[in-house]
Amino acid sequence: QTNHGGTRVGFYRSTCPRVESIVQSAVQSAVRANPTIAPGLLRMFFHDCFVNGCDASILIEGASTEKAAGPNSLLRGFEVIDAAKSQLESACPGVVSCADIVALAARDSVVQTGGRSWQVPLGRRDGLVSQASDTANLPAFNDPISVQIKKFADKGLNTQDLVTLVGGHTIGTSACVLFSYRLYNFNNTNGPDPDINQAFLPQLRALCPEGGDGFRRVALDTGSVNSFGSSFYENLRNGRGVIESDAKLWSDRRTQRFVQRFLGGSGQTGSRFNAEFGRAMVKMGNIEVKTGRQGEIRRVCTATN
Ligand code: HEM
Ligand SMILES: [Ca+2]
Repeated sequence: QTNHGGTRVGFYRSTCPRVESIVQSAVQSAVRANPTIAPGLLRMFFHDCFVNGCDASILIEGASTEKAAGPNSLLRGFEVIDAAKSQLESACPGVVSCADIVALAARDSVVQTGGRSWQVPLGRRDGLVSQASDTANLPAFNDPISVQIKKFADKGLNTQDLVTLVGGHTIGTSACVLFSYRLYNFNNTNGPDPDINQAFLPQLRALCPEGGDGFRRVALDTGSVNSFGSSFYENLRNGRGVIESDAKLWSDRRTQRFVQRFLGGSGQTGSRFNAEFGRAMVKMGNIEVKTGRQGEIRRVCTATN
C-alpha cells in the first residue's frame, strides 16, 4: 500500500480488521439521530491536525487543554469518538489510536452527508500534550487571506489546499456571534460589509438581529447545509459567504482563481471538488503525525495513559 509520510491505508488490517466498520457505524447512528454531528466531526479533525498535528490532542479534557480553549468551545461530536473507542477497546484492546478514529470519523461524516469517499491512511499515535495556548495558530473567522495562506503554509498546505479544504463549509453552521459584526457596523462604517450580496443581507439580518442571540446558528452554505458538494463555492461567488474569511476567498485574487475551478454548476465541477477534497484531506491528515514508537495508544480518548 502507498505510504503517506508514516501512515498507510490498511494499517490495522491484521490487528483490528473491523476498525473501519466500527467507526462507520458509530458515526452513522449518531448522524442519523442528529445531523449536526457530521460537520462537528469534520471540523474536529481540522482543529486536531492544526494543533500539534493529527494526534487527538483536541480530545484531552482538563482546565487548560485545547478542548477548553475559545476556538474549540463550539466543537461537537466528542461522544461519538468515545463510543467508537469503547467498542474498539472491546474488539481489539490497546490497538487503535484516538487520532485515527478522529480521521476516520471525519471521512465518514463527509460520506454520510453525500460526499465522495476516500481511503484514509492510518497508523497515527496519540499525543501526550494538549495546551490551550497552542490553539492560537488556528485560522480565525476574520483572518485576512494573507494570514489564512500563511497559517496553511506553516502546516505544509498550499493556497489550493486552503481553498479546497475550506470547502468543508459546505456542511454545518456558524454562530451569529462570529459574523453578525459584518451586518450592521462593519469596520466602523455604520453599514454592512460591502462583500455581502444585497439580497442576502436582509436574510442574514433576520437570522441574526442586532443584539439577538449570538449562539443562534446559521448555515455556512445557504440552501445546502446538510449536503456535501460544491454549492458552497457558488455561494461565495454570489456574495453569499457567511463568515468573513470565507467571503474573502472570492474577493481576493490569490484564492478566487481556485474557487473558480470549482464553479460551473455542471456535474463535472462538483465531481472535481469531491475528488480534490479527499486528496486534500489525506494531505491535512498527515500534518506532524506521530508514528512508530512516538506518543501512545490511549486507553480512553479524553486522557493520556
Ligand atoms: C481559514 C480556515 C478556516 C476558518 C477561518 C474557519 C472558521 C470557521 C468558523 C468561524 C466556523 C463557525 C464555528 C461555529 O460557530 O461553531 C466554522 C465552522 C466549520 N468549519 Fe471551518 N474554518 C476554516 C477551515 C475549515 C476546514 C479546513 C474545515 C474542514 C476540512 C472546516 C470545517 C468546518 C465545519 C464542518 C464547520 C461547521 C461546524 C458545525 O456545524 O458544528 N473549516 N469554521
Ligand atoms: Ca492535534
